[in-house]
Amino acid sequence: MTPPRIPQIPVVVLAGFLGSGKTTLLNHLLRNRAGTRIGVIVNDFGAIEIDAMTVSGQVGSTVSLGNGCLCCAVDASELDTFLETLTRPSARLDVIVIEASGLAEPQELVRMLLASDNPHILYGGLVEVVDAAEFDATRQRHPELDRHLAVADLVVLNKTDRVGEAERERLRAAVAELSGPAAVISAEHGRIDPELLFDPALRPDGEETAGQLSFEDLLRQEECDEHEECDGHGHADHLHAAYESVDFTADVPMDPRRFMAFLDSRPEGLYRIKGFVDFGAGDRDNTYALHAVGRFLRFVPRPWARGEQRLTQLVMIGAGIDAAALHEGLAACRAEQEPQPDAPATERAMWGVLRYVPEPARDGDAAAGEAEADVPEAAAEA
Ligand SMILES: Nc1nc2c(ncn2[C@@H]2O[C@H](COP(=O)(O)OP(=O)(O)OP(=O)(O)O)[C@@H](O)[C@H]2O)c(=O)[nH]1
Repeated sequence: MTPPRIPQIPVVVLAGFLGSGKTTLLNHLLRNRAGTRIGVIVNDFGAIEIDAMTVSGQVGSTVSLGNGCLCCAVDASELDTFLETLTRPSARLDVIVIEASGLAEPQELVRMLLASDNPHILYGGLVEVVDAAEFDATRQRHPELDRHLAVADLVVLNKTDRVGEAERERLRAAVAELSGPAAVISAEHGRIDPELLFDPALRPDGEETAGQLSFEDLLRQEECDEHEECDGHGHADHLHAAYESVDFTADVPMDPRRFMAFLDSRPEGLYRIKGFVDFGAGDRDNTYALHAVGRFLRFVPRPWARGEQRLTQLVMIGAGIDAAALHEGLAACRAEQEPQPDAPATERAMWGVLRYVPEPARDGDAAAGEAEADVPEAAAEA
């Protein structure tokens, strides 16, 4: 098969009721982006700390920040236009964050993104920010909070500095129950690890070296964080404490059927999976980049480079995940040493994977089926 060549930019939706801390979290991301160029779509610039970042240009309602980030103030009707502007290769953005306040319900926004015919965007997850101190009161005033939590991929229980330890635990449990399989992390002043939302930028042109982390660096960095003895990565302030990350490497191909069964039954709290999968006889020509956020799943094949070592490398990030069980589950996905002699059976086994491969060139019917596959279960039910 021909892999798609169009680069796709993850679009993260940031939602939460009035005053929950969305803008604070956004400012934190803009300050701790480690070279990643972020496009931000907000309703108004007011609270974004643009002053602290030197504005290098403003055209209409778009502000370009000196640090390579772009900021747009839009209303819902303009969203598509701005997404188009922000996803132009010339903008060279790595991730787009949309602050959902004032727009339609977050699930509407998620639907719009999933249904968008902009081939440059990739849904990057719905993050719901919750004010810990106001949780019960907000729920009473806005019963729809339950629905928002049910479709979220990541819930940030913010302002935990304003509640005691016991109350924090009670809230975590209450939020976790409402948000089902989404990961719940606690935060103060929106200080979450940016890697929960986007990968560090990989810039081929030597620009912004601070952001140039290779996959190996990423694995190494996570090891450092576990041992807390390496610094210099800008991750010193215990951001990782709220979740764990587990890595997996195999030099034996993954059996596509077993691997998909593993993904289908991925445990609650496993918020992100990223990496590359070798499906061996399932597709000898390509390695498959895997991107999972919450219940959203996508594979993007790319041809193996000449002489490239054929490996499966995955990083899994979540809250309360069982590393040993994940390793065991993945180890059981290894294909038999001998390639299956039955070619049609091997091809059929790949169908489950190909369902999650974006194919802009696909014909109408098939594309509709693919759009369905993209919809996270909870959003589809909502
Ligand atoms: N104590 C405490 N205050 C916080 C925390 N996070 C944000 N705040 C404060 O809460 C207020 C609201 O935060 P914002 O980030 O503006 O919230 P928002 O969700 O963007 O608000 P709207 O745009 O009005 O919906 C601000 O005064 C923040 O400084 C936190 O973790 N702890």
